[in-house]
Amino acid sequence: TVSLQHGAHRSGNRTDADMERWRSHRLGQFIHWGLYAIPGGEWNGKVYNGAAEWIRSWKEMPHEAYDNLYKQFNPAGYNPQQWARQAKDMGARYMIITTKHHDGFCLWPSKYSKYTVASTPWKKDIIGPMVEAYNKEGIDVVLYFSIIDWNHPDWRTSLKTKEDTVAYGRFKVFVKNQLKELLTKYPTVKGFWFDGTWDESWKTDGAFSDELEQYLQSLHPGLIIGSRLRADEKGARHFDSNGRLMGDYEQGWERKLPEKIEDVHHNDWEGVMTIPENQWGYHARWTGHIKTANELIEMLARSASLGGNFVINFGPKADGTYRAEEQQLAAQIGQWMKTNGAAIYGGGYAGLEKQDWGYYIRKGNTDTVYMVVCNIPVSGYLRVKIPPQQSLQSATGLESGQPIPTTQTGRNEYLLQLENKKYDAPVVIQLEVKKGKERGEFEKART
Ligand SMILES: COc1ccc([C@H]2[C@H](O)[C@H](O)[C@H](C)N2C)cc1
Repeated sequence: TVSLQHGAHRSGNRTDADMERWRSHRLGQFIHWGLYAIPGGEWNGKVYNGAAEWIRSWKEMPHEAYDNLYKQFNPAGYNPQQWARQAKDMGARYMIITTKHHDGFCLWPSKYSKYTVASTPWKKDIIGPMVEAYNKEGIDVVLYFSIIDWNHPDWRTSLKTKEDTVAYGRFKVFVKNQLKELLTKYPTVKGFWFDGTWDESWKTDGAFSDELEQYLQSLHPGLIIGSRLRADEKGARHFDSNGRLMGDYEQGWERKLPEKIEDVHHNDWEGVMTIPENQWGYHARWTGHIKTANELIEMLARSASLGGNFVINFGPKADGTYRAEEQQLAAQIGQWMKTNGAAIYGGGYAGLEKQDWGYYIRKGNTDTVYMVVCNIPVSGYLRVKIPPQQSLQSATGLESGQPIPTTQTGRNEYLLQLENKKYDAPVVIQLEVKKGKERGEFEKART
């Protein structure tokens, strides 16, 4: 190992109440909302093929045109109570909101910048009412904050000259001031979701990002900050130069999910997912594959089965309303969560051998293990293998409440028989798996 001043300061998962709460959420909602929703991926009759929130970087979008969009920001349909209600109905336990994306536009009236909602026809704070509405629905809020700030004259992607270094020094003070301002104005928030930390300017100042993280924790003990904020003094990100995770959870899973527990090394982690292939902000024309509720539910089950949170992204329109596809998906997912949420909330890695039919999720440290069956076998039989020294005590349909016909086919192997019917969503079975030699009821039948 190399000796590091600004690498990971802790190994192993946090076990404090704030982290336990975050870990139990399992399902979150991401909201990307800002000036980019006004063009919505189109400009001058041309369609931008990139991610809508990056339209400012498109050669067909003059910077001056983008930077004046704030004069049109006036979301008459913005109703944070409605947004919070929809998130509640979806079953989201936390929400991540873009306070400032790479364009530098602030959805709160920051006193450190002119480029905020205060300068728009809307004038009012967007973030405050949103945090209040979500908290009222019992949903925690995490603030997304981009370090990259295309609007700020002192931001630099790299430091080539003395002037760059002096300017970027001012920029880091600005960043620290804005983050303190956000924690002061919105003290109920539970964490920061940092983005835009891949620039040389940031990567080469591991000391600053380390001090910043400690500063924020001192202002707001228990704050949850993922691995995307920091770099160590050698420029390593997410994992320091000794391969140890920096931050409270692995935050690298963006539009992709781990396959097996080794991929996440039993760390806390979070996957963030777009509904289309790659759009975070509102894009008027979604192209490519739009994920269905069942696909998103399977991703959620996979995430919980590997001890991670799954966050589904929404991109509200410029007027503050949601597109129909997003409203429908939120309702469909919520429908499933109403019946099956017990298998997801507070769930984690079960330690059973993965089978083709789907995912095991253990409820905390209990004997309760849920099966989320996503691949219904033509045979109707679900194979369950229990670790040695453990035994299957019962198998019950979560929705039906009925016992699942089960036969033991080996020392620690069972076949569960699914009812022969059409399933139009993943089906959940609740297992009670006992540790120790105690023989389960199925074994008695056998001898
Ligand atoms: C260069 O590739 C990128 C850079 C930033 C992103 C941003 C998206 O705009 C969105 O905010 C996502 C969470 N973030 C990683 C995505 C891809």
